[in-house]
Amino acid sequence: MRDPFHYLRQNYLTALNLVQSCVEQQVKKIVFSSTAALFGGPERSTPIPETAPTQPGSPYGESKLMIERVLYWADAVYGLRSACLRYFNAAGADPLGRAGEDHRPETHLIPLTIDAALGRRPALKLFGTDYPTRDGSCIRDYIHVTDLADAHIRALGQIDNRSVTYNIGNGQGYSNLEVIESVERVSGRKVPWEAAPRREGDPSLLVADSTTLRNKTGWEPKFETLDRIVETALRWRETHPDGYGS
Ligand SMILES: O=c1ccn([C@@H]2O[C@H](COP(=O)(O)OP(=O)(O)O[C@H]3O[C@H](CO)[C@H](O)[C@H](O)[C@H]3O)[C@@H](O)[C@H]2O)c(=O)[nH]1
Repeated sequence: MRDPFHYLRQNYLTALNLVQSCVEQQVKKIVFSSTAALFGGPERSTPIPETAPTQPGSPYGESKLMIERVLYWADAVYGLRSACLRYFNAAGADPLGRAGEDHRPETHLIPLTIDAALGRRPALKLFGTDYPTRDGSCIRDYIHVTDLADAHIRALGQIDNRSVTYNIGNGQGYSNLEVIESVERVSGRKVPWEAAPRREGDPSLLVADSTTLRNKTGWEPKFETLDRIVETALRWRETHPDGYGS
C-alpha cells in the first residue's frame, strides 16, 4: 500500500511486455498466476465464485486484474489462449521435501507462525483482532502448492480452444488465530504472538468457490485440512532452516 506504483509497474508493465512478445512469437497458450486479492473490496460472507464482481482492495490486486484484462484482449484480438488462475492463499511445501517457501523477507502467516513456534523469530504479530469475523482475526482459504500445481496442469489441457478463469481454493476459511492453533497442534509447541494493528489493504474474509474448476476439470484438492498443509510446511522449515541455502 505504501508504494502503489511499484506493483503497477512491476506486475502490469512487465506482464504487458511479456504478453506482447508472446503474441509476436506466436505463443499459443499462457497460464497466468492471478490472485484472490482482486476481490479485496467489499466484505463477503460466502465463498467467492469467478462471476463475483472484482474490486481490488490493494494496488497488488489491481495490477493482477489489469493483467487479466491484457490477456482478455490478447485472446480477443490475437487468439492467445490463457488460463487465469486466481490463487487464494498458496501454502505448504512439497510432501517429498524437494521444494518449500523461501521468501526474503518472509511476510506470510504460516511460515512466520512456524518460525515463531520454533523459536527462530520473536513473537508473531497478529495484524488485526477486531475484524467482523468469528474470532476477530482475518479469514483466509489456504490451498496446498501441490493442489495448485495439479490445477495448472488441468487448466493447460483445457485452453486449446478458449480461455478460462478459475478461482482456486479449498472452499474452507481458517482465521489467523486458527492458523496459530493449527501450528501449535502440529508442532506440539506454543506460538508466542501479540496483537498488532490491522495491515492496510487486508480484506477480512477471502474464501474461494472453486466449483467451476472442479466441474470443468475434475480437480479435487488432496490437502483439504489446514493441519495437513501446515505439516508439510513445518517439515520443510525444520529440514531447511535457511530455505534453499540449507
Ligand atoms: O506477520 C503476519 C503476517 C500475516 N498476518 C495476517 O495473516 C493473514 C494472511 O496473510 P499473508 O500475508 O500470509 O497472505 P495474504 O492473504 O495477505 O496474501 C496472499 O493472498 C493474496 C490474495 O489474497 C495474494 O495472492 C498474496 O500474494 C498472498 O500471499 C492476513 O490477515 C495478514 O494480516 C499476520 O497477522 N501477521
